[in-house]
Amino acid sequence: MIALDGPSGSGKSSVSRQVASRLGLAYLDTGAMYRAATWWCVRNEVDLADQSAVAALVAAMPLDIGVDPAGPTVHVDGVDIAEAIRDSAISTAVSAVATNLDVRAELRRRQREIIDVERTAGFSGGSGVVAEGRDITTVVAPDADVRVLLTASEEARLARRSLDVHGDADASSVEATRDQVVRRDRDDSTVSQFLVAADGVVTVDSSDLDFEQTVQAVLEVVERSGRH
Ligand SMILES: Nc1ncnc2c1ncn2[C@@H]1O[C@H](COP(=O)(O)OP(=O)(O)O)[C@@H](O)[C@H]1O
Ligand SMILES: Nc1ccn([C@H]2C[C@H](O)[C@@H](COP(=O)(O)OP(=O)(O)O)O2)c(=O)n1
Repeated sequence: MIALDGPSGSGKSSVSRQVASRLGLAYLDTGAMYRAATWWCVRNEVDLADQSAVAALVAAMPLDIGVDPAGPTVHVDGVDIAEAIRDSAISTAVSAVATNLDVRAELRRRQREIIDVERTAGFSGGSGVVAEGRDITTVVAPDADVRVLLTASEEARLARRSLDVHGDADASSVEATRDQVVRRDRDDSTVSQFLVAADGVVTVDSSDLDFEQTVQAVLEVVERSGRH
């Protein structure tokens, strides 16, 4: 099992998905689970500041997450929400849900369940999974075979996110993206440690690498570990 954490825009999702594809492993996007929980709370019109109401709703959330890297899926209550959870309204609100400690306990439990299934009898014949997020290397799966912290400078992360959301990295687009990257990381880092690598976690800095070079750098870490 490969665990990968990092801040927003470091390339976690795109790189993990590609690494999973190349190694024939499942791909678990744990951020999509926090986003799905946020979508579910918004849909049920719960006040996100009401910690116990949010926790109760998430405990009963009928979430189904598909882990094929060729086409990961997210359904809640039978509704395909893969696109809806990327809306900027969800990106802005998600930290309020992700900093709820009861929500974290519930999603952590579900993430471990999925990882265990994929380790033994997964979609790819049970060869394993690449799981990415903010606390996978430290809390969800500190026993992973390979643990990577993917980082990049704030400048690089803002430019990538701006390109994703606005189609360019002009000064005004970068400013419009700042809340979704910098403020969110600051809020998220109150409950998870993903800015500095924990003991035994290998840091890959992608600031000066392109996408393919970053994928290669992670594959090299996996190769050096001799465990996949
Ligand atoms: N060196 C790089 N490594 C990873 N992603 C990169 C790189 N350069 C540009 N990108 C792009 O930046 C975006 C990173 O987004 P994503 O993978 O969603 O990051 P995260 O999951 O960490 O927020 C993607 O559109 C990706 O193609
Ligand atoms: N293991 C995780 C994964 C995500 N989160 C939180 C932190 C983020 O603000 C949201 C959404 O995560 P996601 O990885 O989709 O965020 P990015 O926009 O890719 O940076 O969920 C978390 O607290 N723990």
